[in-house]
Amino acid sequence: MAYHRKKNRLTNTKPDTPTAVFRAVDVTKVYQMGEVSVPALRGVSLELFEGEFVVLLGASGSGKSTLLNILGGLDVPTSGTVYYLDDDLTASDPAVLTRYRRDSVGFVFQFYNLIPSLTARENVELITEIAESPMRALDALELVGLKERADHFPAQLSGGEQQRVAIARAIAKNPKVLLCDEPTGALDVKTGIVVLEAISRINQELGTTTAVITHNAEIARIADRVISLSDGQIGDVKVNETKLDVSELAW
Ligand SMILES: Nc1ncnc2c1ncn2[C@@H]1O[C@H](COP(=O)(O)OP(=O)(O)OP(=O)(O)O)[C@@H](O)[C@H]1O
Repeated sequence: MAYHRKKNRLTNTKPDTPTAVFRAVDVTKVYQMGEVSVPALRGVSLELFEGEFVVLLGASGSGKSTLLNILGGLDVPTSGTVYYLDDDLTASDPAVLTRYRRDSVGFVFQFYNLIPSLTARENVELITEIAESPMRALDALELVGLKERADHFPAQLSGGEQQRVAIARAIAKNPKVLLCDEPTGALDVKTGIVVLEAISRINQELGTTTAVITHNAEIARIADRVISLSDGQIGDVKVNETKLDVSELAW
């Protein structure tokens, strides 16, 4: 598999069995809206492996955000089991889930959710102050190419730059996994590519297991694997034998 080969090229050693960072088994999610039941996931089983870059592809309403939120401990399934490494997230109490979200998961959303009255560096420091083994805020900003803008406020930054601050904030805690829900959804193509370059660099340089939600099939070409969701079920899982460099993307 592609993520395997990447590791091999770097270490020149025999392939070993990939570690599953996530294992979801027959996960369902039904939202109950009064009398109405809305099935969002209908028996999803998947594994995400250490260090890989996965794109979750699917039309609006196919269940992508619901799945990512469950993997990230923001939501719980109606039935089924989700393992993070050896831990059963679905059997964890709220305090354990809080610690899991705080220490192990970096989230990036479509809208950047920066605090307007804090500089880029201070927005990142909010996280480094509570994380267990963070990197320095300036180092996180450097990884996304914004070290020089550390003392600027969000209003002084473009949308793409604000999203890169949000990425720096997400990875400054040194999370094991980076979960991105439509990170380029609010951006034009050129800016979206710069944001994807930052995410891809983090995946490659830090080895952070990365999942990116999109409905844009072009973006799927930069992934190690593409998992397609349709109507709350996994349709197709494709390994990109030759994955595109982010700079080659156009849509
Ligand atoms: N909190 C909620 N309450 C009720 N229904 C919900 C809730 N969240 C999601 N749904 C429903 O679950 C289904 C899956 O939604 P979800 O947001 O996971 O899809 P998605 O693929 O991420 O869509 P999009 O690309 O539009 O964000 C949809 O029918 C949606 O209306």
